[in-house]
Amino acid sequence: MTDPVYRRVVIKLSGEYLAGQQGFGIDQPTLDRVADDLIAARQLGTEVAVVIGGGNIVRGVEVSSQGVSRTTGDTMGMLATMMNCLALEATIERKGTPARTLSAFVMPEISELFTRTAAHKYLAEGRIVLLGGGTGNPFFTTDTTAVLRAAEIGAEAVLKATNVDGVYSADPKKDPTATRFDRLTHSQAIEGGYKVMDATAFALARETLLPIIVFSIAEPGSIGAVLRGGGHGTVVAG
Ligand SMILES: Nc1ncnc2c1ncn2[C@@H]1O[C@H](COP(=O)(O)OP(=O)(O)O)[C@@H](O)[C@H]1O
Ligand SMILES: O=c1ccn([C@@H]2O[C@H](COP(=O)(O)OP(=O)(O)O)[C@@H](O)[C@H]2O)c(=O)[nH]1
Repeated sequence: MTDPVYRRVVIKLSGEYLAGQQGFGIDQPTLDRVADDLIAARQLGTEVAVVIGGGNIVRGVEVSSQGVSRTTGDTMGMLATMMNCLALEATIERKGTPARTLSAFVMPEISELFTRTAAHKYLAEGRIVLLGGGTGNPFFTTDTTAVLRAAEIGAEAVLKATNVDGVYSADPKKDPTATRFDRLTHSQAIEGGYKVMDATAFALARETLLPIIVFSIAEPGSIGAVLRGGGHGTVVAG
């Protein structure tokens, strides 16, 4: 088997995908399948940290349009990411692989606080490290969190495991004529305004020289394929 091309990565996992066919919350069979992929990826030898979204439970913008403030809605969204982390942590550990959730918020009864030291320690122990609570600040996304944490912990790439198999010229779910890019520079991704990731995430990745690989999580084994330098997706780099 080909060796992995990355020593350490941050994988951004779509919250929305975890809802499976039910459209809301956590679909356990989907979570089991994703956990298997993450465990297989870890077994390749790459250190794996995971940032999970919260879109399967709460998106700040959506709840704030219904009557709570944006900052409260975003806080709810960040707490939703913690719920996803706890569910994924329990699922990974049930399968016999050690995991550890680190939170952006102080919540000692539930999780240890994220620090670079703690992340490095648990990664070196071979655990899959789950980073919950987003950046801890409203008005940001978990995509930006993934790039931020990758830069903080010295990861070599951000793997965005999502509902589409790459960055397209337009939203492929709305425009059937959209075409997929194999490769883009960070600047092209920002200038193109492609909504697959927010501009803040692309800008921070440009600043910190981090490649982002956008690919579909729906394909079993896709994480491992990307880690071995292959797979089917869009590389945003340079
Ligand atoms: N130019 C584009 N290329 C690819 N996907 C796009 C594009 N514009 C919008 N999208 C949409 O972005 C979605 C992925 O982004 P997002 O909903 O933030 O995913 P995630 O749940 O992984 O955070 C896709 O489901 C796709 O419909
Ligand atoms: O640093 C962060 C990260 C996330 N969020 C909130 O958490 C929600 C869930 O994250 P996201 O939408 O990125 O999840 P995904 O689309 O990946 O499921 C967002 O809508 C925001 O409301 C936030 O306020 N700050």
